[in-house]
Amino acid sequence: MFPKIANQILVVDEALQSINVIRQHQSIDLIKFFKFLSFFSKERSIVAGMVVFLLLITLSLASIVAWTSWQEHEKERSLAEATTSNLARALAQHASDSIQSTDNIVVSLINSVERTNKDRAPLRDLNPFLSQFVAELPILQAISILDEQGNTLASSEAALSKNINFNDREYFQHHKNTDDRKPYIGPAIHSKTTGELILTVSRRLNNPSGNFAGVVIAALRLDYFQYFYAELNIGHSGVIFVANDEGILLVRYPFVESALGSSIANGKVFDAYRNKGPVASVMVQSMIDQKNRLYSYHHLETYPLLIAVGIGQEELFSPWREKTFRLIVICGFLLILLSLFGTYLIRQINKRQTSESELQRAKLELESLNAELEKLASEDSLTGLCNRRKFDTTLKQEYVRAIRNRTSLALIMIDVDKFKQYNDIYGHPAGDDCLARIGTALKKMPSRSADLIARYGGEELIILLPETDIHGAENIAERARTIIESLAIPHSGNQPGVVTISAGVAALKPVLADPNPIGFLRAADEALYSAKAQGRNCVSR
Ligand SMILES: Nc1nc2c(ncn2[C@@H]2O[C@H](COP(=O)(O)OP(=O)(O)OP(=O)(O)O)[C@@H](O)[C@H]2O)c(=O)[nH]1
Repeated sequence: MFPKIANQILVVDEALQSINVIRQHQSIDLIKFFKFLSFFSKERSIVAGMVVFLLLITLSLASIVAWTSWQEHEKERSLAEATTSNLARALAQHASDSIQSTDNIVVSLINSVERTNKDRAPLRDLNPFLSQFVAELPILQAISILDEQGNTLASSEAALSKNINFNDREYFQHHKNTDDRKPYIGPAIHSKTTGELILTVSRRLNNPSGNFAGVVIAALRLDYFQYFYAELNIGHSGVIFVANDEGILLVRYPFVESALGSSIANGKVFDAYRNKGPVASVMVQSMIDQKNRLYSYHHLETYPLLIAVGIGQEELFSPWREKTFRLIVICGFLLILLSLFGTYLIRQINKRQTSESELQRAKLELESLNAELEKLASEDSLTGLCNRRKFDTTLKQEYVRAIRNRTSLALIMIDVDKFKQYNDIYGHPAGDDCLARIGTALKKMPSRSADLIARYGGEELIILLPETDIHGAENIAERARTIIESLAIPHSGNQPGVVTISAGVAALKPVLADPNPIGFLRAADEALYSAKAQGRNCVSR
């Protein structure tokens, strides 16, 4: 039992050594081959798919952020447009009402003076009434009636304006040189009596013949508008301005005195007014402080005035910027997480790919090792023929098959003649060599695929011939004998002078009643003995 196991271990060890040699030669090529294969492998395409997927997610997220952000931007803008536009409309109404209330007084004074004071004599009796108007209307700074020379006929501040001439005032020259009876709203000026900044609403006074007879002028407090506008929340960089149709700046909040009276007719707001009509919103740069603002303007229906409300662009979009920044940070964070996860997955796939390649390689190596082992386990190392174990297994299988198929099975038992003498004469290594040559020669002998030639033990060989009868077996045995004889291996101890073999042939159709091939083997062995007895170098049955 133990020697048998030791023998098997030796055989396996021998096989492993041979395979190691084969592996050393083959492993480099195998690695290259697997690397090449792995390039096209499923995992590689999964990794590529993953990278594309991550890129698509990144692009989609970026697009969503850009789109959402743009939508938010437009929403903020239209909300601001609506707010500033409403405010401009309300302020236009306020300005219109304020001017109309004073203009109504101016109109009634014109009517009254033209009807009752045809010689334009001083109207001192009117002074208290005019003062009362000023006292009752907070927007009014003063109200005066001037003659055609620019001197005061009556005034809410008669005492102050008594010796002052207003001939040089723009509104006075306007009415003096213009026939129409429309109201004139003049630019901001300093009052000659108090020095306050005022706006003027004035109308021409005619004598009965229709010639210029003077001016009725209402001075409006500029700070009335300033205070009113200061109450409104238009942000830190917001602006409200009022300009007349010539583009002359009348009021501006925040207050910039140097800007009052300047022309903004060439500015973008007036451009828009000329191109878009009396109500619109535009995002433009201010002519006064060069800041970008969203302006909504409204032109008064009853007076030649335009009111605009502007909100600073920076301030307007600052909540949007914060929101967008938050969105970008969140999406960026998500993308980083996604990339880390993706990288982790790709690494895992690569690891799996590497280990699968290793496994595949190990599997192939194992398969080739197993094939080698199987070959070694069934081969006789000296002759290269099948060994006894393989023969025994095959004999059993063929014996059963022959029973099942009711076919004939033949055996040729071969023994080298006078081999003891050969060893004695030429030495044991030469004997080994002789057996190896006999094995090689018999292996080359033409045969059917099912035939099996094995070393049965020592210098004994055996040939198993399925589906062969005794005549066929005899022929093959004879051919084997001839082949060995023709090798002409010198053997001085054998009578023909060369190495010869004797062969015993047996054939039968096995039956179920005798399932053991021992008798069959014995028959072949006996036939071999018979051949020996007949003088060797012959075939016997
Ligand atoms: N060199 C070598 N000799 C072997 C081997 N196996 C068996 N032998 C020898 O083969 C010889 C067989 O001798 P025998 O059985 O007496 O028969 P023989 O000398 O061939 O004489 P006959 O069979 O009667 O012709 C023995 O001396 C064995 O030692 C082997 O593997 N190598």
